[in-house]
Amino acid sequence: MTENALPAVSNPPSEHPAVLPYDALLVCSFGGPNGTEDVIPFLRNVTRGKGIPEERLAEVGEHYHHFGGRSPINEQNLELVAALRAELASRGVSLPVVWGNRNWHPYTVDTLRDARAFGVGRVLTLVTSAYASYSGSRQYREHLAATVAELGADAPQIDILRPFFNDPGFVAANLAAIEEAGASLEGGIDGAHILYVTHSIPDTMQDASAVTGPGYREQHEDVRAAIDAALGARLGAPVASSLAYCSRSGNPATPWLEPDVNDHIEELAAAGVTKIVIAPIGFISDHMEVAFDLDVEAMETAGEHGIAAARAGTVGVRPEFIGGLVDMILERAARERGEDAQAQTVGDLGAFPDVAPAGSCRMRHGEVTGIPVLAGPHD
Ligand SMILES: CC1=C(CCC(=O)O)c2cc3nc(cc4[nH]c(cc5[nH]c(cc1n2)c(C)c5CCC(=O)O)c(CCC(=O)O)c4C)C(CCC(=O)O)=C3C
Ligand SMILES: [Fe+2]
Repeated sequence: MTENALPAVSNPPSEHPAVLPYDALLVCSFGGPNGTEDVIPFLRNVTRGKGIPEERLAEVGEHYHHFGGRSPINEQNLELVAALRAELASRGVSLPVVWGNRNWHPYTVDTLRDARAFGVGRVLTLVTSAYASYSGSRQYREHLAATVAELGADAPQIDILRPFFNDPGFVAANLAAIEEAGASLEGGIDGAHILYVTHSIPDTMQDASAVTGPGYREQHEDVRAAIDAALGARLGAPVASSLAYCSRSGNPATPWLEPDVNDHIEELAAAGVTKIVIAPIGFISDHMEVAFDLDVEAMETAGEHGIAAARAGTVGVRPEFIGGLVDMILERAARERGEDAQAQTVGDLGAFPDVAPAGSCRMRHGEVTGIPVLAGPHD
């Protein structure tokens, strides 16, 4: 069994004034298989009740088997945890950082049970999705509510950091990664089309994400505009760019956000584009969607159409990103203490609220499932 290969980590709770009232930070992520025998049980966890066709499961299983049945996401989350600890420590802040997943070991429930045994009473949670939609936001809030219910009297009190897509550090880290990738192209970034990419979601999920605030697509468009403006200012000329989507699944008859990245690369080639930077702004690390759907498939599509392509790195543990997250943590803690701490953002949309509004980020607009959530009203 590989399930204990990456155990949850615990430290004694915090007593540092800068992070009070929090005792610990929970990094709550998606999870991924650690070996061949994990792949199918993991995929069953992810797709339970989702109506994903068997063929799609087999296909995605193959993507994992292509990498020895091991998703890169677990090591990446361990690196994220280590980087957050190092940044907190370098600022003289002591805040234990623990890690738990929604779909695979270490499960959030095990991590929190462990943390509670070490005396952790109140936890701030960083959900590893930058953008708000059902998949990146409410589904985690449902997961955390279910975890609290399972722990019963042993549950810590849990708060959740707002979506961080427009955090200055996240945007700066993406900008730096795009500039690096651009520099690797012949003739540099000059004249390159910036192809921003994110995970596709069903149109119904997009619509539901846009009910109480800017939707999933609009959040990405805001990041795109902010990066384009910064790049354009550096280059002294406007930047050509677009937003495309990868990794659609579900029933092929169900509409999802388009254009698909591969179709869009073909369109760009037909329009005469000869070099692109593929910028995966929708993902924080090079997990399976990036490693397969972009590095294998999209790069192949570009090659077939005579386009020179460089894939920008994900934000990973870039210092701008980690620094921005720690700023967000300290800012939230200060707000919880009743201090007047202003949320820092770039772009036009402003900070999302600390507590999600009623009805936000449902799977489908108007569908009230009655599934309990944390950090927001149940409906
Ligand atoms: C918006 C979004 C993010 C946010 C970006 C982020 O958080 O980073 C994200 C992240 C991830 N999604 C991941 C994996 C999967 N997602 C699936 C299915 C789905 N994703 C969806 C959306 C998203 N997904 C949706 C609407 C579905 C359809 C079913 C459903 O409504 O849930 C399936 C089932 C098979 C398939 O249908 O593809 C798998 C295996 C992994 C782990 C990767 C690894 O192991 O390295 C990560 C980080
Ligand atoms: Fe996904």
